[in-house]
Amino acid sequence: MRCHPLFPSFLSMPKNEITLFFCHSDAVNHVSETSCSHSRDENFALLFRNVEAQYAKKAGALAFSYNQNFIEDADTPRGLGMKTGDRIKCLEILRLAIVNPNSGTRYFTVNSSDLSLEFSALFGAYAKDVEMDPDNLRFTLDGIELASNERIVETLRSIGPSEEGFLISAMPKSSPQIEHRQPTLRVIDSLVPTSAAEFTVNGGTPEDMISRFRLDMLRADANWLSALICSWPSPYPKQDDAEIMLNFSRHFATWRDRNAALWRQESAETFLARQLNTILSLEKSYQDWRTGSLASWNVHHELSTSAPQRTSGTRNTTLETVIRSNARQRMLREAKIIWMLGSLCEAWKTHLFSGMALLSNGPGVDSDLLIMERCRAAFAEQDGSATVEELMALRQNPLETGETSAVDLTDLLGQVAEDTISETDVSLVVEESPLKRRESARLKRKLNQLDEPVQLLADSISQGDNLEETVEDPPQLRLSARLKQKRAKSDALEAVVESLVQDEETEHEEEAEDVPPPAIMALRPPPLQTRVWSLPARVRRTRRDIIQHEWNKVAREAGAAKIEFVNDIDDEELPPGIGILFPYIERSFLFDIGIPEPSPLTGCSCHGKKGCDKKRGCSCRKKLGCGPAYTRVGLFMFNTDSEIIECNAACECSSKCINRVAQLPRQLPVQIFKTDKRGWGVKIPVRIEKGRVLGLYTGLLIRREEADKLSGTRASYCFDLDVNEEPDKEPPENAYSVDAYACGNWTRFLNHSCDPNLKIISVVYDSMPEDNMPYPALVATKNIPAFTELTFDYNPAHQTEYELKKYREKAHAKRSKSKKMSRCLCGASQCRGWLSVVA
Ligand SMILES: C[S@@+](CC[C@H](N)C(=O)[O-])C[C@H]1O[C@@H](n2cnc3c(N)ncnc32)[C@H](O)[C@@H]1O
Repeated sequence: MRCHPLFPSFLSMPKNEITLFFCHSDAVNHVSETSCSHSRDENFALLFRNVEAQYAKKAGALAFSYNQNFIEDADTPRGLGMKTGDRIKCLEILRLAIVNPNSGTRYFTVNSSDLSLEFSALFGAYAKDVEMDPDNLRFTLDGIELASNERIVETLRSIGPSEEGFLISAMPKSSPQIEHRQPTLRVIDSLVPTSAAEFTVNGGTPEDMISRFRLDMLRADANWLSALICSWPSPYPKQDDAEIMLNFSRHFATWRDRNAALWRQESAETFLARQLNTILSLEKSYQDWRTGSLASWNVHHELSTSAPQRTSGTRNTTLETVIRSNARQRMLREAKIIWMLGSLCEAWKTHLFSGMALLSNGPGVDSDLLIMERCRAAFAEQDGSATVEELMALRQNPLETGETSAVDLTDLLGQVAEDTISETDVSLVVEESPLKRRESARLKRKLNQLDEPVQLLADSISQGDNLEETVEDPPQLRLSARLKQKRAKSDALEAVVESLVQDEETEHEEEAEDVPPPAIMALRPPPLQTRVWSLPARVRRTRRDIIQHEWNKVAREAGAAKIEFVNDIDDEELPPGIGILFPYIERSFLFDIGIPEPSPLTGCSCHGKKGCDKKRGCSCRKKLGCGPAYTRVGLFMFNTDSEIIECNAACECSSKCINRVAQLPRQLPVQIFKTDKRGWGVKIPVRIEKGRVLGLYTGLLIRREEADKLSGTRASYCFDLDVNEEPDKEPPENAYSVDAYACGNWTRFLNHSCDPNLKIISVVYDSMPEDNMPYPALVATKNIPAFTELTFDYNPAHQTEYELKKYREKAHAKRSKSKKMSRCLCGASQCRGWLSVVA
């Protein structure tokens, strides 16, 4: 294992003492010998954070304490004269989390000075905590099974560094291990059950059934849906619905983040195969589970309704009635899960059939949002009044019920799906097979509205709607006669049959007409359905082309200039997390569930040519409290730090009013380019004048309390709208943040610099200032040559030493916040060394 040169032998060193060398090096970034000898608190704090981060990378986390020659409190070493060669004591703490989808997560810390500590102690503590027998559990870390007689510290150090600590998964010994590796079709194939007998869930108690169902899910591959199901807490502990929702979203987000990288590595055909297989398996499993569950529910229902009822004031509640009533509650909860699973299956089928899966990196964050919405809506709507049977009925016959019970994913995704289909002229051709596909009436309607090429898709997939039908044989792969007819008719649709592996050399028109190309044949697992992608001849669009096209379409509609992805560094096509499921929003917010509508606007009544040009007359200007914020040519004058109140839709002034700048469409084209060390960044291919407003930081508007819960990568895309907040006061109740992780625009790629060329100003024009929903607008603080990377200071408050010190103290007090610091690689001569993602 490589160690930082500053601490060459730490990891092999049993003693917890290190010699500190003050030097200007990477490890003690910008803490020089001279500055340290001043013994100022902030120097030490910075030094230790630097050192801590270095260690955190190697060994989980590290807390320091000085030896007795120094001071006890590590973070406030006032008046000390530390010098080169001094020794400090350090304490390495290994952080561990044991995750069991059925029993939640437990956190442990291990003091690494105890080298003899064995995993048995840890497993014992975990098992006791979750009331399980450790002998029935298998513990794995990074796919490696941990033996209980292995030593913890030694093993963890040998397994490698972890910035976040170590995540151990605990699984029942009987369940197969989920492989965290690139799946091959062969692997998927072998995981797909071949006979209905493999999914036997009839009979048994509800608990038996759900545990078997979970097992089936695991067998059906480590797909996100199985994780989703497994992430539901076990019904045994008493939990309220809000708690379940919280757990669900946390598990799901964690799981999705962990797997996003894996999905990105998958080739399109593997991804598609994986998804199709899983959907088929899940559907089968779902049908069996549903049938069994309904039967079991009926039994319970009869029993519980025939049982003596609890009468208030009397003590005739028997243990039996309590058990029955609990069983009923559990069944209701499980029914909700099933209901959602069914909906998710349908949503996924829609993705797949419309070709979006081929383009996406995975379920995608907007899917998450929709899932969250659906789940919240489901819980809100049921309100304890729906019975299991009613829930089941909703799923049983969507044609009759119209699926009115919750937000319809298909509907919400429909717009995107439609665009994708029409843009790429996808023709999906599936022969009518023994497989009776269940598709929602909504999907059918949506597809029926589509153009002729897509009509083929609708025709081919909307056969049968009987929920009671079970999946039988896999569909056969071959082109339909309809496609042949269509091809014969139309030169324009003389499409190249794109094999899923896109192997141009092996494509032969003849072969493609009758059988899939050899590459597909070799890779294809039997249960897969055929899809043939027809693109105009000789047009081969990359994922980057497609996303760029989609984004430009949205930008164009908003009147904004072009967006381009450029990568001269490596072969990464697109920034991580960006796919067809990432909604590009040029200049507005998406509102999280529960965020109130902005108040109705009031406007000025300026008329005439000059209108709001006059300082006095304009009521919007009055609110601004200073002179005009912009010059006549729309450049920001840097004359205020307050919110800028622009004229709005309720104003009587013209759209050319001088007090309307940030609200205008972006005029300059942007390039999202790959930087050498800081991921993707932004530049503009033309010179920018000082004061030019370049665009708005957009994304999902979430409550501050939600934003504070975010961590890791996700937090780094979150921007606090805190213009009205007092620095040291708690944020007001209606404090919001913009989360640009799931959706947003080009500004989400702006990197931080300690010497930035942009700054953020807050602008209001479609909400009232008291709504606290200003738009963060990016303004050039200097003249910027063309093709210069655009940056802003993520933490402008830290620009003064005083503010930085205050921040550090606050960060120390709030450990959770201090975790959100990372090394700054801006390269500015006055670089502060650290970058906080809490903007
Ligand atoms: C809002 S994103 C900026 C876009 C990002 N580079 C990307 O590829 O998506 C913020 C993240 O970019 C990286 N980043 C931005 N500025 C940086 C800097 N000066 N030094 C190091 N990393 C930086 C960090 O990973 C940070 O969490």
